[in-house]
Amino acid sequence: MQVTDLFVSAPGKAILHGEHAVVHGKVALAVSLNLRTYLRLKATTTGKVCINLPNIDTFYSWDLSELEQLISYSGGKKEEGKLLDAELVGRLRDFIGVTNGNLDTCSMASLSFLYIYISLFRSSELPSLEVTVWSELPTGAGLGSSAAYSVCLAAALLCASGAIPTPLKEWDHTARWCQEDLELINSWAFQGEMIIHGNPSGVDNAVGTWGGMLRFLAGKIIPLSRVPLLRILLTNTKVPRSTKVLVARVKDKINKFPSIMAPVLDSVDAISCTCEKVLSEMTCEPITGEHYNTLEELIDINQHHLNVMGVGHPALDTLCQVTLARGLHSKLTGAGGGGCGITLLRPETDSTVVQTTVQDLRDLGFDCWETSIGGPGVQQHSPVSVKEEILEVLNRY
Ligand SMILES: Nc1ncnc2c1ncn2[C@@H]1O[C@H](COP(=O)(O)OP(=O)(O)OP(=O)(O)O)[C@@H](O)[C@H]1O
Ligand SMILES: C[C@@](O)(CCO)CC(=O)[O-]
Ligand SMILES: [Mg+2]
Repeated sequence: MQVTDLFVSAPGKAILHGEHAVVHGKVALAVSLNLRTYLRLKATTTGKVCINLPNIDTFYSWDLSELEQLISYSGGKKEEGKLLDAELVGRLRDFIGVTNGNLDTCSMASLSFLYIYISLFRSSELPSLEVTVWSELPTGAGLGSSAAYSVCLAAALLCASGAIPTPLKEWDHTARWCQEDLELINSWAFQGEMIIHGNPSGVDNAVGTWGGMLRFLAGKIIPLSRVPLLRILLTNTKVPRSTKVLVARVKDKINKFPSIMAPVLDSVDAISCTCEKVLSEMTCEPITGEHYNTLEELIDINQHHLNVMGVGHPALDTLCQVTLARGLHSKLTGAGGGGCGITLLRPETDSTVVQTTVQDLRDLGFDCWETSIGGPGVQQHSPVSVKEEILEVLNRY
């Protein structure tokens, strides 16, 4: 099979409301960021598959002959109603040497790559290729780095397998796929997320695939086309955490206290719906201070709920207190337990207030920056449309 070289990218995301509750069938509102993960796929003739993941200091190379063994052993059938081929996952775990409880970054990243690669090429010949990924997103910090990685893998490997076309024309800088192809990319990215997360809702890979702001409910994705321009401050507390562990922790709490936790999840659902309504009002009537007051109150209530779910962290409490001292409201975003928080900036928030808040947070050792939201979903790039410093990293290997 003739594999073509290509560059793809996918955005990270911030969840405005609904993290964790969305895993249990409640509404989430999420938006793409202007921070992206980039992937370069290169056809080779080495008889090997190589992955270079410099963000996590991971570099692997496998002989095609070793990987072919894994196909012949696996039956290749998914169990009825199951999304993942459990037998293949088991063989890959043995091959890489990961035990069930092992969550290390490198193992999860290589496992999801190998799963998608072998699944897509198992019925043809395994191609010799090299994949390099570089991300502007912090890894494992709540901004959907796992989903952006999985979406890039899915898009690139689906193109390489011929299951979807490469949409870029000679004269284009960037190009996107048609709806049907995006759905296929999203479904393979979801499988990558299942390997990294355990039990993902699918909201993160949906944002990585489609971009923009969307409402997500039980696998149903509704793009919100009319949304006001929101100014958001992103803060990375740099406290490491694992989405898989946090999602499991919330599940345990729900199982232990079903009648206590059910109203909390319902309340988060109502927060997402109320937020969506306010955002829609803000696009069709003059924006008032009252709109922002409501958005701020929703942020505060949700942050309390997330603490009740057991996914807070003292560093996130500090973030909320420090920003509130400047009149700004914050909540964690993504899985919590550390990682990132979002702070809503009002249109009238003075730039000196923003600057002093950013400085306060940096003095605490956090990373903090104002971000723009709503970047495009997964894209194919011509090399000239990839930022120079990113191209330099991708071409280094
Ligand atoms: N740039 C990257 N290169 C290789 N692997 C990555 C990269 N980014 C993310 N990953 C994989 O994703 C894992 C982190 O996923 P995790 O879901 O815990 O965090 P997140 O996606 O950043 O946060 P959240 O799910 O809360 O939005 C890493 O352990 C690694 O396996
Ligand atoms: C915590 C969670 O709700 C969001 C992680 O970004 C997990 C998920 O939806 O898969
Ligand atoms: Mg993730």
